[in-house]
Amino acid sequence: MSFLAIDIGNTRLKWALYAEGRPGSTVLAHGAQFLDNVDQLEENDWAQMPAPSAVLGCHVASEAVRRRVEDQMEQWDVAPRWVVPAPEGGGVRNGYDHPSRLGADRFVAMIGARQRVLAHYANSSTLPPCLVVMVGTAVTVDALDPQGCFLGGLILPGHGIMLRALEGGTAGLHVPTGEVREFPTNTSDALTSGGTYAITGAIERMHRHLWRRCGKEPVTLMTGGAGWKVSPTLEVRHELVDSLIFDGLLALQAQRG
Ligand SMILES: Nc1ncnc2c1ncn2[C@@H]1O[C@H](COP(=O)(O)OP(=O)(O)O)[C@@H](O)[C@H]1O
Ligand SMILES: CC(C)(COP(=O)(O)O)[C@@H](O)C(=O)NCCC(=O)O
Ligand SMILES: [K+]
Repeated sequence: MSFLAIDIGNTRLKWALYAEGRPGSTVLAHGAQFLDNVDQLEENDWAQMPAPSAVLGCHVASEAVRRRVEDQMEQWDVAPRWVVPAPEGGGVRNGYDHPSRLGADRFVAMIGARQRVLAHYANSSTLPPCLVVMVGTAVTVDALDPQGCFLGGLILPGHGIMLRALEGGTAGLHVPTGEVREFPTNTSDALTSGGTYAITGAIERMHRHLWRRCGKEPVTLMTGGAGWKVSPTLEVRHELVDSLIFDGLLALQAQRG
């Protein structure tokens, strides 16, 4: 009955093996690999793993990476399935102009977030809107209204991309990582603070948009490999939920079964 959930981003593949494909299921094993290392999954991470009975994933990297990952699963007699964002799924209505062009990771994270809001507010008469923030290679800030409609979202560069862009486009910005400061007085701190506040500023802005639109304070859920870096300077109430994408994949898998 085991279920393998996979999230392939532009930097890393994250995976988690669950006892069953339904929300709340026990995690049996989990891990993450940089995309450069996905060809070793079979001999490393997954060497001792019993064959899962189902595999569901979301991927936003290239088709080539997806095929390399599928090659690593040939040892098992299971056909992996990949989420394609639909106009509706897992309790979320996808309001994108072209629903299938929404990043599968964003769709799935919103489904995970929606399920969380539904569970948490099961006994209240009104649900809050929800802001879903993912801080990975890129940063996405997606707005869900109280009915579970995806209203729209932001995409901006993550820390690494911002720094590389500045390093590549200037002569004098090759410096070590600095600290986040309100008034940076050296280049390292100025770059680190600039990147961090660009991200938190965008999140706080979208938080304001959503609050104004729905007339109620949004529940803000943050996930992604670099969420912990952004969390301390984010000036809106929020919760770090590492498993948001896996929660969404579990909900979709349960709906199928
Ligand atoms: N072990 C780590 N130490 C420091 N930063 C990390 C680590 N792992 C991930 N990160 C940060 O998280 C980002 C990748 O997060 P992730 O959620 O895996 O991205 P993606 O989903 O785009 O592949 C990196 O760009 C980096 O900033
Ligand atoms: C925005 C993203 C690049 C984020 O990727 P990530 O940081 O998770 O690697 C990805 O969700 C994507 O390629 N989206 C497709 C375009 C869109 O969502 O509009
Ligand atoms: K991601």
